[in-house]
Amino acid sequence: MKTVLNEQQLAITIKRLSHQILENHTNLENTVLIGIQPRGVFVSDRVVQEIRQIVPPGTVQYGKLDITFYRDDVRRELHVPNHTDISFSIENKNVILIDDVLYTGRTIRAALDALLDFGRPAKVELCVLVDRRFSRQLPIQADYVGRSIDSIISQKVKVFWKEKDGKDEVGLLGGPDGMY
Ligand SMILES: O=P(O)(O)OC[C@H]1O[C@H](OP(=O)(O)OP(=O)(O)O)[C@H](O)[C@@H]1O
Ligand SMILES: O=c1cc[nH]c(=O)[nH]1
Repeated sequence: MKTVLNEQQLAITIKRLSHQILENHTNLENTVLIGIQPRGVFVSDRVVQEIRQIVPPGTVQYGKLDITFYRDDVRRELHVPNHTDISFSIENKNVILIDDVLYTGRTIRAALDALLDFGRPAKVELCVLVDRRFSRQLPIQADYVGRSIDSIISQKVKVFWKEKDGKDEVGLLGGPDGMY
């Protein structure tokens, strides 16, 4: 496995993303942060933790969105659903969707669809830890990017989290002739 971000780089990247979000959303009153289940939530938990250290208590509106039933392959493949936890309306709000990896863009397409159940947002932005650029199958791009990488179809970005995997690291697996 080739390391894309080590523990220290991952921590700095999360901090930067959090600050970039705050830079564009100084008043969080009309902004909500939503992590995409399951793996985007590890990123959003850390981003929200970081932002909460900076802003007054009670100002961050944070939810978690499961996109399982909105996937375009829901009838073709078996998927285990997760929980959606959004206890507020997103009507006229600025929504910041947060995920770990942006690859084909299909997860985000599904998330945009799933979001509509909670209102009509004023604007939706996307924050991702890793952008596998040039891999998109839909016209979807991120507004906040931790690290952009070039990769090929046989590779996979794997994000490890201390609370789940015992370490913080982003790695790139696979490649030509078992390169990594
Ligand atoms: O841009 P996309 O091609 O949708 O890929 C990005 C998604 O893939 C991962 O989920 P998962 O491992 O569940 O991937 P899957 O959607 O390919 O099953 C990851 O956590 C992102 O949510
Ligand atoms: O490389 C990839 C592509 C999709 N999802 C991941 O988690 N990694």
